[in-house]
Amino acid sequence: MNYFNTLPLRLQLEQLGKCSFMDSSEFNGVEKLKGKKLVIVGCGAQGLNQGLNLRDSGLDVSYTLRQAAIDEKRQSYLNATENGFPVGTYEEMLPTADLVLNLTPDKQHTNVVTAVMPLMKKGACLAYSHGFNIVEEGMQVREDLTVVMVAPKSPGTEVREEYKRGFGVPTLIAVHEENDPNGDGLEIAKAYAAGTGGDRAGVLLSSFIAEVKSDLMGEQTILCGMLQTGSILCYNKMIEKGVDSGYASKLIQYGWETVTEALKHGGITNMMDRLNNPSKITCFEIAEDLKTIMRPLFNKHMDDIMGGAFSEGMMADWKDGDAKLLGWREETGQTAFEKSVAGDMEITEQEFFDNGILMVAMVKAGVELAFETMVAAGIKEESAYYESLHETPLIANTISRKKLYEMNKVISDTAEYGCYLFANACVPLLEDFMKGVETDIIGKGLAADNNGVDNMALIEVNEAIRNHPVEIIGKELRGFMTAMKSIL
Ligand SMILES: NC(=O)C1=CN([C@@H]2O[C@H](COP(=O)(O)OP(=O)(O)OC[C@H]3O[C@@H](n4cnc5c(N)ncnc54)[C@H](OP(=O)(O)O)[C@@H]3O)[C@@H](O)[C@H]2O)C=CC1
Ligand SMILES: CC[C@](O)(C(C)=O)C(=O)O
Ligand SMILES: [Mg+2]
Ligand SMILES: [Mg+2]
Repeated sequence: MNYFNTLPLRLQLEQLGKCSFMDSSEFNGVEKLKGKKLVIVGCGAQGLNQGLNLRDSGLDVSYTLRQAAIDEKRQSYLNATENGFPVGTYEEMLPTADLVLNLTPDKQHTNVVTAVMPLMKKGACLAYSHGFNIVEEGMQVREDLTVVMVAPKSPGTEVREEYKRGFGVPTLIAVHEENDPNGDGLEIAKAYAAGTGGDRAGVLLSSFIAEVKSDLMGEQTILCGMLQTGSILCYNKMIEKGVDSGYASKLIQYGWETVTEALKHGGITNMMDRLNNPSKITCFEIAEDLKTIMRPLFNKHMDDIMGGAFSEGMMADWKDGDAKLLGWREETGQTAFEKSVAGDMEITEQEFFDNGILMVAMVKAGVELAFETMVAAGIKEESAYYESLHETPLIANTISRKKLYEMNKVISDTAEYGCYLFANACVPLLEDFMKGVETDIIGKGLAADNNGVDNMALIEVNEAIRNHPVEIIGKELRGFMTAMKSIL
């Protein structure tokens, strides 16, 4: 049963609005978990990378996998054993565990938690990195068990890379209020977040509900769905207009990473400032048009996430053996962009901006719409920022590795399903808009013979960009992150 939908509106709003930025003085490293036995269920994208960080932070980490994964020496078994972790069956590992980290795919959570729970010792703690099972499926956990969430706002690969750089990724933590029998859930979640490096990048004390509703919205829209939509449409347009396919392929595959890198340093303002004045004004206007066209789709995704229609649809697909997910994955693999090969020509960093005005506009429109839609639904600006602007470059990095295949492989199955759902609606939605697109905004850039602009128009555009609420909260949060980095 959908737990969120069982709550009265007053509590729904209270939970959605839970979000406070924690000060680094509130953390005491991994002390609370020192000497405790941490057992991770599953060794995939999050499982492996979080486990490596937790062990490097001085904690006792081992893995439990389903019997078949051990017997068949599957990838998860190899991930754990080749990295020197103890691995065992549920019966061998769970009865002595103090903290069990459920890092299996969301669709398996009901099965996994049902199998794991009876083997857990009295008073132990069960942790998640995404609250879907609790919020959307209403999983009831044994009363003596504490239930917490530590949700990194990043793919597993970046969780590890940032830790190795001596830092971490922003993380949401929460305690399931119905399962905090010893009153120490928050201390456990804080120590777990510190063990992954999250406390060095910024931790939001949130709720299972706020995490689920914001995470689903971010991944379906700007983080994955929008980048997939943009990749398909921009590539097709360039080919239609006679741009060399190797150039088009390269502009897109590496373009998302290059233009969104600017977001990390100075948000949308900095990304737009990378364009010359006429390109910036053109880009701004395109983004405004895109926002008008796509706003109803963003609203639909938010409404379906809030009301439960999204999770109901996805769970029906789980029951149907992932028929839709697998079909969409196959279709994505057959798109012209995915089959294209990047050329070996050089594209300078600046050229990605100059010749990718439409891509910049799609990023701007997608980030702002996702942020605006989440905030309008009751999600706090800090969470909305992490789930829109902050994480976009981290996902864009995955496309530069192996295109959409890599992005959809690295993200969770839940995110992958939502990505296809959005892209399959957004590509046709933008069909008419794309008919009017020429190579000046994708592929070749504006003619450089006249760089003049109207002063007032430029001032208005700059003001609008800089005063968007995502820029205001973003500046504050990036300031915290820079301050933390300089302390280390
Ligand atoms: N992917 C990401 O970057 C992010 C994921 N999350 C969340 O983290 C959690 C884990 O996701 P993710 O890392 O993507 O998962 P993966 O798909 O990468 O890994 C799944 C692991 O679980 C194991 N597994 C699968 N089915 C079962 C089962 N029925 N019983 C036991 N083990 C099983 C797999 O091993 P095997 O099949 O070999 O048994 C594999 O080791 C999810 O809740 C997700 O929402 C949160 C933030 C980001
Ligand atoms: C953006 C997708 C994500 O939410 C993530 C990496 O944060 C996921 O579920 O994989
Ligand atoms: Mg996420
Ligand atoms: Mg997710």
